Amino acid sequence: MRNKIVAGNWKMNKDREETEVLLAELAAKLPDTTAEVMVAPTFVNLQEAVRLLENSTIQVIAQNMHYADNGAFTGEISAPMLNSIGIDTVILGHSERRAYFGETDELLAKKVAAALEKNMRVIFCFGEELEDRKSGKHFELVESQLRNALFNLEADDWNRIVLAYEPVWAIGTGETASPEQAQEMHAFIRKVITDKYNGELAEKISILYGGSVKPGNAKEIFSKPDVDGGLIGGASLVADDFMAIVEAI
Ligand SMILES: O=C(CO)COP(=O)(O)O
Repeated sequence: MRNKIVAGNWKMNKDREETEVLLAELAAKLPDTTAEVMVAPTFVNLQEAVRLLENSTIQVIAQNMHYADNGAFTGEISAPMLNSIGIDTVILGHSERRAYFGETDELLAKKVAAALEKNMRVIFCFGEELEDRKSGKHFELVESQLRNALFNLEADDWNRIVLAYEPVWAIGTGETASPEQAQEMHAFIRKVITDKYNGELAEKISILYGGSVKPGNAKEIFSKPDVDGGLIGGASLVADDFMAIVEAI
C-alpha cells in the first residue's frame, strides 16, 4: 500500500501571526485520517510551526533548500539547517522555482542528492507547460524531467522520494487537469519508472497531483488509482478547504 499524502505548499504567504492562526485551526480541525498531512510555511516561520505542531500529526516541511551544507550563498538555507530544527522533508523542483529562479534539472539533481544524503525525504515536483501539452510533447517532457533529475538515483534512494506531478497550466489558474488527464500521466510516470528500475519499485512510489485542487474536485481526482494524494497551493491557505481536501483522501 502506498502512502497517501496531502501537502499544503503555502508559497510566499502568511506572516508570523497569520501562520500561528492557520496552524492552530489546522491542528484543531484535522480529521481522523491514515494519510500523511503536511504543511510548508515560509522559512521564517518554520521553527515556530514545528513548535506549534509538536503535539499534532501534521508534519512541517520546507519549500526549498540549497545543495551545499553551508557557505557563501547569500539568502539560502541548507539541509543541515532544516534538520537542526526538526524538518526532514523538502519540496524540490517546484515550477515556480524553475520559472522564476532558474532552477534546472541539473541543479535539481544536485539538490535531490544533497537532501537524500542528509536523510531527508524529497517531494519532487515536475510537469509540463501548456505549450508542451498543446504540441503533444507533455509525456516526453515529463520523462526528461524525471530522467535528468532522478534517474541517477539508486533503487534504495527512492524510499525517500515522493513525486508531485504539477502541470504548470493548472497551477493557480483554477484550471485543473481532468481526473482522466491526471490518471493518464500518473500511470505514464509509473511506467517510466518501471522501465528504468522495476515495477515493484514503481508501485511503491506515492505520486501526488498538484494544480488547482479544491474541496470540490479533490475526491474525484484522488479516486484515480495512480493518484496518491495532492500538493495543494491556494486551498491550503484556508483551514476548512484544506481539511475538506484531507477528508477527500
Ligand atoms: O503549485 C501548487 C502546489 O505546489 C498548486 O497550486 P494551486 O493549488 O494554487 O493551483
